[in-house]
Amino acid sequence: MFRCSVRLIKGLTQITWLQEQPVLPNLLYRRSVPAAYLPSRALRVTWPCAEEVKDFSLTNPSWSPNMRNLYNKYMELSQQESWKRLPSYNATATHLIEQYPDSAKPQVTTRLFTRNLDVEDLGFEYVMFYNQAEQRTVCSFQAGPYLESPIGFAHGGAIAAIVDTTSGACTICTVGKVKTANLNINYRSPITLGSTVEVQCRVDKIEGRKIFLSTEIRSVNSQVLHAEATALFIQMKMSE
Ligand SMILES: CCCCC/C=C\C/C=C\C/C=C\C/C=C\CCCC(=O)SCCNC(=O)CCNC(=O)[C@H](O)C(C)(C)COP(=O)(O)OP(=O)(O)OC[C@H]1O[C@@H](n2cnc3c(N)ncnc32)[C@H](O)[C@@H]1OP(=O)(O)O
Repeated sequence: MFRCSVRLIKGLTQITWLQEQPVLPNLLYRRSVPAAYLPSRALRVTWPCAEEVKDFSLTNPSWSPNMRNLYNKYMELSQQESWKRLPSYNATATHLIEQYPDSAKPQVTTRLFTRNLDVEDLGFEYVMFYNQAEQRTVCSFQAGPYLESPIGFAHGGAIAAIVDTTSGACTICTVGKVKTANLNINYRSPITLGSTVEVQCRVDKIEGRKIFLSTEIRSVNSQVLHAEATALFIQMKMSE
């Protein structure tokens, strides 16, 4: 059962991003959420208190030893400043909580697709690290049992979502706000539910507003190639 831990404030549908966000830089824009996009049923939503904000990129008891090992490996590399762990909240607006004075907290009525479960273990468990010098992102991803496909392994759409998220994070950290324009995935080997895989993504080239990336998903020992992908992100215009 999902645990509904948020409260509804009606009427507010606008999120204003006021200034640069320290971890994901250059995010400077205003976004309106059309009323039609709001949940049809009355979810109870409110701005979370600081102590209620959960960072999903921190270890939790559902993580497998492989998840923990990858996390520890990149946390150690982070000590040398080559990698940086990316915090992960369950709503876009929550990523920007520190940008707002208390009087201007936006309403949180949406959930990030890959963070839309209130329980651990069942869906997407992942943590991402970014290497600014190399314009690379790695993601340790544990595919939960609710990501099942009809063949019993992880669903191709779930794999696409984690590729989009990892390459999207890499692009946002590199150039700022973007949209996915194109995503091509070759599925090479199924991902067993409950297993942990390593997603490796890098920026290949930047041409004007176009950012091209490539991604590989491999087993934690690198021996099995599960998927390879290319992506094109378009940097959003200043007016957007
Ligand atoms: C957004 C930042 C949020 C950050 C918030 C903070 C924290 C959030 C939390 C976590 C963050 C972590 C990870 C992020 C995760 C995922 C990111 C996913 C993002 C998405 O999931 S987003 C949803 C899916 N996405 C769409 O819903 C896009 C629909 N679409 C459009 O909105 C437009 O279509 C657009 C914008 C793509 C382009 O429109 P546009 O008007 O800006 O640009 P235009 O058309 O002029 O194209 C300029 C040049 O790109 C070339 N070009 C364009 N499209 C192409 C294509 N498909 N193939 C090949 N080339 C293409 C043109 O040919 C031209 O090339 P050239 O300059 O050489 O002529």
